[in-house]
Amino acid sequence: MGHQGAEGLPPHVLLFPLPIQGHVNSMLKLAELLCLADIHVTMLVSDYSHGRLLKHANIQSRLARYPGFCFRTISDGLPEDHPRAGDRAMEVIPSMKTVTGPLFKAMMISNNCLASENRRPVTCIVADGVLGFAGDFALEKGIPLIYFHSASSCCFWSCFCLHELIEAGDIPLKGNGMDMLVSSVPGMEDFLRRRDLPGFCRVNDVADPYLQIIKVGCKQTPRAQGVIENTFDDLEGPILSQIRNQCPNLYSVGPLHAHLKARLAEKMKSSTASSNSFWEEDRSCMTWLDSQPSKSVIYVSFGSITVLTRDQLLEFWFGLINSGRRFLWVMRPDSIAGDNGDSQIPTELLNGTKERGYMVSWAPQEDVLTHPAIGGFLTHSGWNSTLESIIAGVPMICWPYIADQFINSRFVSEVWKIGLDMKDTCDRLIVETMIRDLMEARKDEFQQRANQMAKLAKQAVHEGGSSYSNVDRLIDYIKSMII
Ligand SMILES: O=c1ccn([C@@H]2O[C@H](COP(=O)(O)OP(=O)(O)O[C@H]3O[C@H](CO)[C@@H](O)[C@H](O)[C@H]3O)[C@@H](O)[C@H]2O)c(=O)[nH]1
Ligand SMILES: C[C@H]1CC[C@@H]2C(C(=O)O)=CO[C@@H](O)[C@@H]21
Repeated sequence: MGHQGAEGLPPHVLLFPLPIQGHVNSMLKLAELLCLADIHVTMLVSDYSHGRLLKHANIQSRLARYPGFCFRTISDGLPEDHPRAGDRAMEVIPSMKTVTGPLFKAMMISNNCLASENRRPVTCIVADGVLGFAGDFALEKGIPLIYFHSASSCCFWSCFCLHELIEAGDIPLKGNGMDMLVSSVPGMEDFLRRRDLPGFCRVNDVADPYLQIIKVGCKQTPRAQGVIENTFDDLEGPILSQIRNQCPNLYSVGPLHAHLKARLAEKMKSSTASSNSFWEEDRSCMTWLDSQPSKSVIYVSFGSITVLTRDQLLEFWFGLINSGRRFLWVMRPDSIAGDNGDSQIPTELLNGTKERGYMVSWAPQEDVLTHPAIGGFLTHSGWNSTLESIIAGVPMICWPYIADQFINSRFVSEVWKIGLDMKDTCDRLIVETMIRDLMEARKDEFQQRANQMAKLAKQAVHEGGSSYSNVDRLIDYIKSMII
């Protein structure tokens, strides 16, 4: 794998995310942080996600400011017209394993580990935690391996304990005893119920292929030389301590989006970190927000994967209208199951929306959440959305849909106490009541705790903060690999 004349060249890191919005998004922020430290970065994304980034995120010209950055693309193995959302979102995982895995290996071998005239062969692979084949390749070739977790550390840690959860009989979850506490995830014994376990556990059979992939993948994590978590010590400290017992070389560097902004402001005297959206952002909602009173609007978004049934859509919509609050709602074009565009919407909903609401198909979410008019966030509890809400000091109502979202929402409501958890219900009266609680009745208590957590998040990503020093440590570690 040697490369003639590599002396003097910087380290070369290959970043390889699972090709879905919430993973590519955060790994791109990490890519920029490494580029700011003059490390060469190759970001390997699927053809599909690359196409979306080129079309909607102005990615080419934005990343041109980093001479050490380049994209490489690879197939995710799914057909172009695959929905990549809803209950089919997870299909990308086996598809990556069977199709992308061999392509990846062939690409690395035939290209001398991506060496070129002015780039070393890859000196370190930072792979998404679910891409076990990338880890296999790194180990086989003796390339240092670091795993990256784009979801919460509490999710990773509970998945690390899947074997013990199965032994204890908590999985498979069959819908019975959902409110029983689980005792085999160290550090969570007092508050984690079966219903709060990650969505992968909601299966009838322990042989479920997705459960198995996550279980095996997580248990393999200690084979890597390091692990990066998009979180911060004041948020998930006790869980990070548990993980550190298994993976001592741990880097908690989040919230990455805010971290990048802070470093850009410091280094370039500008904080213009743009989004990495797979959809076209509709910025007209910012003008609408400008004309709304302070903390009067609830922002509603369920991320990039959630698909609602028509019944669920109506329950949320009635709940919002009946709460009497103003709202900004992101409704992705592909987010309603079986929607053929000609479904009738009750007049009271249309009128209420005209009076107090605004809808877009994709929003500049980071900017929305920091807008002074926003007072609450009705969210699916995706980890990026959770972190973006936390650092903006916005209390949440959580309606988890898949994966880590079920445990994230428990931490929001029971550990950090910065919101309410609506999991496993979808009823207009509950939506209305929770909005009234969050935005009126219990507003001050939630806002106070959210402000406190936001302060800690900001401290973490500025000089002297834990995430800031962990990125410095990570950079030193990556640089030490070529000495
Ligand atoms: O109108 C919108 C809606 C979302 N976003 C952004 O899209 C991202 C969405 O990410 P996330 O909140 O994490 O949700 P998902 O897209 O659902 O992300 C997937 O990946 C996450 C990270 O692993 C997991 O936590 C989720 O459960 C998983 O569904 C965030 O950065 C948002 O700011 C926008 O920019 N505009
Ligand atoms: C859609 C999900 C597939 C696995 C991912 C995950 C993980 O633990 O890696 C957690 O939640 C989701 O981001 C992903």
